[in-house]
Amino acid sequence: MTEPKLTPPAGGARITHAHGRLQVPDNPIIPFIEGDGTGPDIWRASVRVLDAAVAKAYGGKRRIHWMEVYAGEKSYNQFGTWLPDSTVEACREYLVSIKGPLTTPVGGGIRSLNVALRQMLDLFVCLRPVRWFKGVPSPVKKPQEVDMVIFRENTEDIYAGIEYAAGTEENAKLMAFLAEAFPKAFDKIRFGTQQKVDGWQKQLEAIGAPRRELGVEVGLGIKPVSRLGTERLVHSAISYAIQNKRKSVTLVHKGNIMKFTEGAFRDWGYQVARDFFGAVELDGGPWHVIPEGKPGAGIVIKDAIADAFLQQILLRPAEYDVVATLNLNGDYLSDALAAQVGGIGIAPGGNINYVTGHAVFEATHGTAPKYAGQDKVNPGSVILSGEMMLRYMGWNEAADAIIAAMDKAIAAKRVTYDFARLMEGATEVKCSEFGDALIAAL
Ligand SMILES: NC(=O)C1=CN([C@@H]2O[C@H](COP(=O)(O)OP(=O)(O)OC[C@H]3O[C@@H](n4cnc5c(N)ncnc54)[C@H](OP(=O)(O)O)[C@@H]3O)[C@@H](O)[C@H]2O)C=CC1
Ligand SMILES: O=C(O)CCC(=O)C(=O)O
Ligand SMILES: [Mg+2]
Repeated sequence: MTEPKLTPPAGGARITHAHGRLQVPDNPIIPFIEGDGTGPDIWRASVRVLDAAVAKAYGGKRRIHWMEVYAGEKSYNQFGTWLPDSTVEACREYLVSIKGPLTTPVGGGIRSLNVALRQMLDLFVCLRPVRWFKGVPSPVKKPQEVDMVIFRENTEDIYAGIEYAAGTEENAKLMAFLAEAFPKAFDKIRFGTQQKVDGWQKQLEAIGAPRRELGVEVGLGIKPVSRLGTERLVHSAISYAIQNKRKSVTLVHKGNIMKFTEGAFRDWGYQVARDFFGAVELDGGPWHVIPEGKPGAGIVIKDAIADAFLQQILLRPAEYDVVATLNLNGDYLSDALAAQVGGIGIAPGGNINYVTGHAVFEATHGTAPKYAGQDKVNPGSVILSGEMMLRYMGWNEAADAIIAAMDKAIAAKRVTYDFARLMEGATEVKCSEFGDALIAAL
């Protein structure tokens, strides 16, 4: 294993953070990770659009100095390490960075590098706005009613990675501990006893199924949800709602079943609304409202159980606005909502720590490996993640230019395969050509 040598680009300067604000020079150094699978195709198209938008908006007065940092397959192949320390350090030192998707194997293998970066930099908010661009094909009747901003808790929940595979020594230790310390609760893990396994074997034999070896095997995972994690996430969501004049914040949870994790998230969430924003119960609760005379007056803080919420956002999307939720719910919700506005080809995001200013922007989608190297997929998600990054830096003119160009390019119906296959009269263009179309539309 060798550590990649990173040479900061000459002429660039660091973004810093002081008094709760980013200080962005006109020549910021921004680290980027190309990403696995379709990542390189998408990045090649995206970086050209981002540079062109900045050039257009500031006529050469401002320019991003990109610095490649390594992670994922490219890093492993070149340096023998999946996530070099220098990458994490660069994201830490330069504060704002952007990345392509990174592969995570299912079952075994390495843990998610994406999740690792979020945890190492303590990027506690995963911010994923979901809005419709006119003309984008959608499976719902009124996609224009979908305008939500997901605040997904980004460091806890089952993504903490405290998991023990069935049959391992650690797993046996935890099972033994549970059996001793919590015998009643342990008894509920009914499939975790030899008696149950034997019973099932007998049933199979009775219907003539062949006998096979089957022991007690239970994978165990722990779902930590802290008050701190909830508080800083919900505080960020309500603050965003106030700053952006949104109507409501919905706490999405499965607290009826997971009472002390997801249920606590709801209760702590309402408490944040009361303690920090002066919210009061609405019609006897549990919903709250920020009363007259306080910043954000009229904003409703409500909650919804996750399963019902998934149907509500399809049937009555206009009733939902800012959404604050736990890590796993937020992961599911972001792809589901993205589908309502045209799919994950156009679903941006940012991982942010609003206290330190650290942020890593990235698309909602993954590596889409079957399209790797084909210059085919939609670069829209990474480009719009770049748009979020520019706005985060206060470079709003460049960000606005990207949004306007996106509207024009989609209206011209020259779009990548994902939109073209659903859009009448569209011409399918390559990933790079969609980038060209955006640059032309700037
Ligand atoms: N933050 C990250 O880095 C993330 C990484 N991942 C990782 O990515 C890998 C692959 O995950 P997978 O579950 O297949 O999910 P993906 O998001 O990679 O792809 C699923 C499907 O979504 C569509 N899609 C994805 N990206 C685009 C795009 N840019 N343009 C148009 N359509 C797109 C494609 O649909 P169709 O087949 O219909 O064309 C694709 O087959 C896994 O290892 C996973 O862990 C996943 C999510 C996030
Ligand atoms: O880390 C991964 O591989 C998947 C993460 C993911 O799906 C997400 O953050 O939306
Ligand atoms: Mg996901």
